[in-house]
Amino acid sequence: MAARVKICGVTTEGAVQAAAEAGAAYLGFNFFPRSPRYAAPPLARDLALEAPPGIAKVGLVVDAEDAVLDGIVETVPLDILQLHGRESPARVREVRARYGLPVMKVIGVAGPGDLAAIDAHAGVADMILVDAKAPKGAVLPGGNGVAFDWRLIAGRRWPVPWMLAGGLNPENVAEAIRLTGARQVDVSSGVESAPGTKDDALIRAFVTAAGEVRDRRPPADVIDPD
Ligand SMILES: O=C(O)c1ccccc1N[C@@H]1O[C@H](COP(=O)(O)O)[C@@H](O)[C@H]1O
Repeated sequence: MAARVKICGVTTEGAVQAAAEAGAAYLGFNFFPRSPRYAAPPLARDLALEAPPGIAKVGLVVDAEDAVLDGIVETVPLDILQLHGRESPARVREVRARYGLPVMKVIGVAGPGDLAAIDAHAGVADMILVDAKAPKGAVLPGGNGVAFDWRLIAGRRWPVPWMLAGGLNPENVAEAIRLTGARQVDVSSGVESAPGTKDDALIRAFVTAAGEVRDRRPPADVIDPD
């Protein structure tokens, strides 16, 4: 089963090109200042303008206030906002209305009790990113290279497009897709040679393993950047 790929946390022109040439469907810009993948809005703007048409540009924020989001959205030509913090369904609604952009809400999963939050956001967000919950004491709320037990969502379906994330890499992504039925996958640290340093060969290997090259069609027109 093929899946579309999001390469998240790109900070260089080389990584943008590698992702595009490999056939990624989404590029993620990380606006969380404490991340080693942080891209300040002017840099993200330059990189977004380098990206070929057809790749959706996603802006990742964590519990960002309107003033911060205003600056990002005014500076960077984004297609989707990824809310990677503790944003409530009401906040998701607000962000969608304020910026007129599709919102992908991230839900961290560690056990069966975390799945209800997916249902709570599925009627509000345009897309759900099912990620591993950050381990206790982690500095980052995501990007920790940690996977959750994929069997928790095996066979689950939601009335909204969704993406799988958390500890994916070129070696395990095919198995993750097979087990969960994910049609979209997101990776950050699994295609890096060091925190924040994307590796072209790993990006290619990941996209190939996910079968992305064979299918770049979006699962719903809300996330089609064209
Ligand atoms: O990557 C980061 O530094 C990051 C910081 C803050 C929030 C989210 C972050 N990354 C996102 O986490 C998932 C999974 O990452 P990984 O593949 O396990 O490294 C992904 O969506 C990243 O975009």
